[in-house]
Amino acid sequence: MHRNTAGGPIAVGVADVVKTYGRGETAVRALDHVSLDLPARRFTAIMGPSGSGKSTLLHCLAGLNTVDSGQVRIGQSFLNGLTDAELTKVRRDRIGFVFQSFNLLPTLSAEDNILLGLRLAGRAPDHSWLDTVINALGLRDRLRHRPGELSGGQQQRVAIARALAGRPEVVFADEPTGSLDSRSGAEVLGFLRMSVRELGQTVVMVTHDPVAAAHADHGVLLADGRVARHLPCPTADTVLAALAGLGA
Ligand SMILES: Nc1ncnc2c1ncn2[C@@H]1O[C@H](COP(=O)(O)OP(=O)(O)OP(=O)(O)O)[C@@H](O)[C@H]1O
Repeated sequence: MHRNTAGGPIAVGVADVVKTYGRGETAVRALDHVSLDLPARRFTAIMGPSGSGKSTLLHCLAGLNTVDSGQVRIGQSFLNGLTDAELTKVRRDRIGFVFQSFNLLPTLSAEDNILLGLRLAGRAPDHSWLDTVINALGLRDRLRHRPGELSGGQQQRVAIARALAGRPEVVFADEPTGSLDSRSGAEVLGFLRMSVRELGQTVVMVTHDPVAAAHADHGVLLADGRVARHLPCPTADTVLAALAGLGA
């Protein structure tokens, strides 16, 4: 397995990636020769001012966006040159997503939402893993409820369970606390961190919120489409100071 400089395995990485939106005078270079390896079994927070390229980076890492140049890899697989069908398979089988707006199907129970991805992929659920995830997220007595009967924090916990159901190589979370009050947000971040520490998962989260970033093991600060800084063991204060240092 490929290893990073600290000796640990790499979950996802980009090498010299450039991503531009539009053409000519209106072109925006969202990622400007970004190189980054993110470690497996760690919780990484990607931060930076608005427009610094956080979502673009997440989407490129997850194979949702193509890049102009450079390489993107998940584990040992390079995404460049994969067909759409191959990319779909990578996203379906190896990646989990958690979104700001939960993205649960309102007519399905929590349990059916959790199992939906596996069912669509034709994969048999690993019942012992699912039990572990459902218990760890405290969802056992909520499985029959529909999303509309759950609080925002509970809905996001269902979304995390759905993301973890297939035991993916990496879970990408895009502003997972953006729609939650601070208490539910802290709870959701605690569950993401637990999935890393206790279940051995890998989480890569984009956030605006220094308090949210403080739950991560490692922070990556983007500015103007480039990696500006790495923040090991970020705290809200070190993140705020680093953002202030960018003039954000
Ligand atoms: N589909 C698009 N078409 C044109 N420009 C885009 C598109 N998506 C993003 N951009 C531009 O690319 C740059 C990076 O955007 P991106 O959304 O990745 O930043 P961000 O750090 O996630 O921002 P925010 O924190 O505001 O969500 C910005 O200048 C943005 O306006």
